[in-house]
Amino acid sequence: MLDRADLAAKLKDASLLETRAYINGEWVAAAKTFTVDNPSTGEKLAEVPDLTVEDTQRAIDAAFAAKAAWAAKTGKERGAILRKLYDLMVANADDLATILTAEMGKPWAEARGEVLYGASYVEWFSEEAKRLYGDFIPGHATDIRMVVIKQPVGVVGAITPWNFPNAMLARKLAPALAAGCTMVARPSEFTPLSALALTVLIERAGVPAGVFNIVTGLDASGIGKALCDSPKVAKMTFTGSTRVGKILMRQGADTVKKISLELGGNAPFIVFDDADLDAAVQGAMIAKFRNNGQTCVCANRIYVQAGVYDAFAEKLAKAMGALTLGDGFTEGTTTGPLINTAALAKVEDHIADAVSKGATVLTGGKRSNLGGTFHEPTLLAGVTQEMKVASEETFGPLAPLVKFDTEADAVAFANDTEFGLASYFYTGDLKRAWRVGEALETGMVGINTGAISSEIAPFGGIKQSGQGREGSKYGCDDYLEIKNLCFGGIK
Ligand SMILES: NC(=O)c1ccc[n+]([C@@H]2O[C@H](COP(=O)([O-])OP(=O)(O)OC[C@H]3O[C@@H](n4cnc5c(N)ncnc54)[C@H](O)[C@@H]3O)[C@@H](O)[C@H]2O)c1
Ligand SMILES: O=C[C@H](O)CS(=O)(=O)O
Repeated sequence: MLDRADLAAKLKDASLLETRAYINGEWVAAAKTFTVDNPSTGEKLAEVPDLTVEDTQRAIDAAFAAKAAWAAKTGKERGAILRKLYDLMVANADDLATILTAEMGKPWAEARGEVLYGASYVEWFSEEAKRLYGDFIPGHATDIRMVVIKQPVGVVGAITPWNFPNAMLARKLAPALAAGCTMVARPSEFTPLSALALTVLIERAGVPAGVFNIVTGLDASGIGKALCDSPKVAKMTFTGSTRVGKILMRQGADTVKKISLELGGNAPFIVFDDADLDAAVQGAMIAKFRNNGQTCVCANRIYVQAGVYDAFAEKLAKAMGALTLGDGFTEGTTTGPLINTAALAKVEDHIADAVSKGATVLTGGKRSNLGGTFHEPTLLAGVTQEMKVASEETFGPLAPLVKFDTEADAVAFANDTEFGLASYFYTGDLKRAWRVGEALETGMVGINTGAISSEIAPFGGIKQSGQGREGSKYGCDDYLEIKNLCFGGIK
């Protein structure tokens, strides 16, 4: 069992279990709080400030006041502070992982992997901070010279989800601060402790007061609207559902807010009959069951060509048998609980809908005997495009198999969705790899791999999976304005 005292006792540095918000360089408590629970046990972990719209405005004012001095630092100076943050994240990875597992439920090793993944973005942008290059344009007249410079957009509002509570925030604050922006961040109410622990390290790294602010609160829509409405906030960056992303887009219109959106997914995973089936099964296990199926790039639909359908289904069912449900702190656990009862209900709804329309359960199919929000990893056969699981993001441990005949059918099925974040396919044919890679309507494509995410690569989607890219050499672009300086009279 794990409550707050148990959690603190697990930490090497108990001061990382911070339960206050952070505004203008000050830790902020509040009379009104909300509870953070351990999804594995249902136990209360902490009480965190339930801050208000007025508190959010204070944070916005602090970020606005701090932006000029932060932007005036050189990229090298900002990069050095981000590098210190990276070093602190790595040095405290065990504790950050423990806090993450406690509030989100993922197995500890996976949580530590997330912390190092988040840290990799901080490391990457500590380096990119020195490379915010512009251009020189030879004039269109003999006395004209032009220089294109890049300047930080200013104050950024950031809202993040619960499934990667460390990495999704790190993936935003790193490019924003590298570019010279300041930030007001609001983490998910389900997992604020990871963000607050990261904020402790942000303060220790020497980020000046006001540059990074974190507001915790249950009033997600009120805090979000305050950020969208404020003329002092130049840009929003959001990671979460497409539903909420659309709300923020609408709210930002009145101030023509720039907005980066990392939204929902519905990834197709295609296995052609010329694939290495063992590699495809390994890839499917990663793409489907990482974080218990609770990632935006999870394989949501698995399309298998008719000639290898039965063999692949048998191999995948066998591989799924190795998954071990349990508390994230228990040795050998590969799969934790779902984040809450609503997530559990969605998995059950998708299974029931598919079975009612003719699908069959090959393995799993019901809640785990562990109780709570644990669900058996489930494999369905005989799935069709008419079932909910083909068009809605399940966000859980459900692998639905759809049989297809031709490459054209597979591409048409895969693209038959308003989402466009990630897709995957396995083939041994190089020409097919190019044809299908170019035909799939997603921002990212895994070809003979189920693991596509890295700080060196642009992460993001098309269609209703979002806009903008995080990570990579493109990652600061969304936090910069391009300005042309046109010099006349140059003789
Ligand atoms: N594309 C990506 O990089 C990416 C990464 C992680 C998760 N996701 C997506 O996020 C979803 C799961 O995360 P979730 O359940 O936290 O999503 P969510 O959209 O319900 O919540 C995301 C964040 O928005 C806040 N929020 C909710 N309503 C709001 C409102 N009206 N105004 C402002 N903020 C509001 C929440 O409190 C949370 O902090 C899935 O759809 C998943 O695909 C996408
Ligand atoms: O689900 C959210 C993350 O973006 C998934 S990943 O770890 O970046 O692939």
